[in-house]
Amino acid sequence: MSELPQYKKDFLKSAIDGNILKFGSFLLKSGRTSPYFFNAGDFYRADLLNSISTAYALTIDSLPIQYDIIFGPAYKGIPLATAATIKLGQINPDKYASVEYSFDRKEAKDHGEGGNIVGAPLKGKRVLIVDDVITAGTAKREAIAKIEKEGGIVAGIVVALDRMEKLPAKDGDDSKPGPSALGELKKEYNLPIYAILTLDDIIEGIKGLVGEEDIKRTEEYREKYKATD
Ligand SMILES: O=P(O)(O)OC[C@H]1O[C@H](OP(=O)(O)OP(=O)(O)O)[C@H](O)[C@@H]1O
Ligand SMILES: O=C(O)c1cc(=O)[nH]c(=O)[nH]1
Repeated sequence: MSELPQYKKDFLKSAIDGNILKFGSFLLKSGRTSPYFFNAGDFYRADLLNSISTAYALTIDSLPIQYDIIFGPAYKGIPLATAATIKLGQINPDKYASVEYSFDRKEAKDHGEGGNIVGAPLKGKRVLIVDDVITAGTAKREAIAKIEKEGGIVAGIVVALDRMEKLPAKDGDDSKPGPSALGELKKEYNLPIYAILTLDDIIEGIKGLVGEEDIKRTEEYREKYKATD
């Protein structure tokens, strides 16, 4: 595997040091028990937020995507998209000073300015969605529907982590091969979707940073649930 860029290594290290990427036994939304868990809600300290926003900004900067607005789905996407927008403006002000951000409310506001979008108006704008992870794709489908309803054009999605795992089988038989939620979303909407880190990156990058037993259990999990895409 090719060597991870330094900013991705730094991001991984700060996620481990900040106890955001944890190893142990965790129940997922899918019902699976995972030996690792990434909680983007835990980037709540200035240094950690700086680390994740730098990783988003440098990842976004490396992508062949044209966009006007960074959109963060409520709730965890909101600080991520906002911080990524600030960081883009800092890493290259000439290029990114005019990038805008917006986010949705989970429930529409019926007084004051009303509506369920806060921040830059989306009409006619190219929108890049920034969020933490894709598990089932449900939250991203809802975000896409809200953006399109406002007249925005979704240009792509960037998440912090691609777990690279197959969707749970409808018949409950997890031994069959299958696609990932990320892969299905890509196909369904014909959208570019990128991650700062994949599970492969994590397994490669944690060597020497976490215990051998945690690495082994994470490798076994990858083997068992690896998606076909
Ligand atoms: O459904 P998916 O697109 O696969 O994404 C899974 C999302 O679910 C969680 O957020 P949730 O919608 O529960 O809201 P929260 O950000 O308020 O925790 C999680 O933070 C992901 O963003
Ligand atoms: O699948 C999940 O529920 C899930 C996994 C993960 O690593 N992080 C997260 O926030 N959710």
